[in-house]
Amino acid sequence: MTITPAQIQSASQALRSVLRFDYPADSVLSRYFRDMREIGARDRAFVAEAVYGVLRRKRTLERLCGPEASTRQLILAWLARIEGTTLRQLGEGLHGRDTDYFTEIKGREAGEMSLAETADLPDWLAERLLATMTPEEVIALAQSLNRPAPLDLRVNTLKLDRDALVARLQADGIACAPGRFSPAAVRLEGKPALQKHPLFLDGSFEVQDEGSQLLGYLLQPKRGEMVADFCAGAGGKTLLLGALMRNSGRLYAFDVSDKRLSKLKPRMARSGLSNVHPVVIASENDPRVKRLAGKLDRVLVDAPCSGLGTLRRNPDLKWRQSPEALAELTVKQAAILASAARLVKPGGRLVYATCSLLPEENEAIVAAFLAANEGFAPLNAQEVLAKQGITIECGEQLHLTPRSHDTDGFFAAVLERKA
Ligand SMILES: C[S@@+](CC[C@H](N)C(=O)[O-])C[C@H]1O[C@@H](n2cnc3c(N)ncnc32)[C@H](O)[C@@H]1O
Repeated sequence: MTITPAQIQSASQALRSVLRFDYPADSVLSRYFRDMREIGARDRAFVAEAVYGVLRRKRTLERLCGPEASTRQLILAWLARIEGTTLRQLGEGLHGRDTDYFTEIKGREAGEMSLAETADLPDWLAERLLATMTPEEVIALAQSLNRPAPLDLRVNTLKLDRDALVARLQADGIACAPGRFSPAAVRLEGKPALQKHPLFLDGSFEVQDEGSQLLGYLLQPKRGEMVADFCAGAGGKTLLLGALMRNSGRLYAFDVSDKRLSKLKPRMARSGLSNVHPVVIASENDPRVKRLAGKLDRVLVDAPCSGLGTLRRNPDLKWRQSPEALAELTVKQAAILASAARLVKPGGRLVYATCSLLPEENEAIVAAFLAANEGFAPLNAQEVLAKQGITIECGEQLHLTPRSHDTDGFFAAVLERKA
């Protein structure tokens, strides 16, 4: 494929906005494409790929290009060094200085790089990971987070079984296979656009990473139970919980964000679920939460977190997070877990989960909670899954990474309130 000067120009413009890091990269890109209606589909694909490509390998590229590099130079270096593009593929019409730069950067020596540079991570993040991992493990993990994520679906078992979904998609020429771990997962080959597929429109499936699905099986809600998804957001996990409950009982979907929760409503309508009750709360101490103290069978806390386990999809997060933001998050996580725990009735189950890879957001929060709450005891996550026929090596507390399981990075602890 030939790369045009216009594509390089657009990519470098879009990258300039993204690198301000004022907003998430996906929203900056959507806005850029909205403003630049004349850019065609192929050019958009190139721009998105180039921007995400530079975000993934920013430190390596900055090391090669130097601290003063322009976004145009970063794009050219990404093409030359990461994508292995040849001068011939660069097409005609590029300025001589672009082709000169491209040729020069292709042969430039990077010199000795630090571990954080090699892993394309900020120094502070590499240091945190090194507290519990070897340098080789940090690099391998970072590399796995730099590969684009596959596309997973979750079948809505209220409407269809998984084999039927696979067969129907395959009949439509969409290559896919059952997932490895989640009984509801279907993994696609490639990334077909599915928003207009009849089975999406009628709620037979949703897009959901396979690792995220496993959190629902850890909570394991049953028919007729009282359940809360404490940080429901747009309801990715709520919909799975509702289906596991066979659309019976009562499932509260709490969140402090009206905007996020409002995205759950059309998804609920498609899914056919009528047992979900979305409730916008002011904080984890909202009176509507307190009223349910000791009444719920199962509570999921999918806590707000650094999101570093989702770097395959959101590579900008590693540059947008900071130790200060992380310190604030851990205070919030502890407070949410403590409030959510009060809802669980004796014998009930509480799952604390994040899509973070950092022990301070994960094990440390759970350890502090257990130290302060003797009424709760941990259950073995791997055994909880095994009892449902899910065979996975994930540890007593669930740890998933793209490297170990080819899912997004997730942590979860399963806790039971003693009877
Ligand atoms: C990791 S996201 C949830 C994603 C969602 N469970 C899903 O599967 O799509 C964390 C959510 O926690 C919400 N949140 C932040 N502070 C909260 C609080 N104090 N109480 C409840 N939810 C909160 C955020 O608005 C955000 O939607």
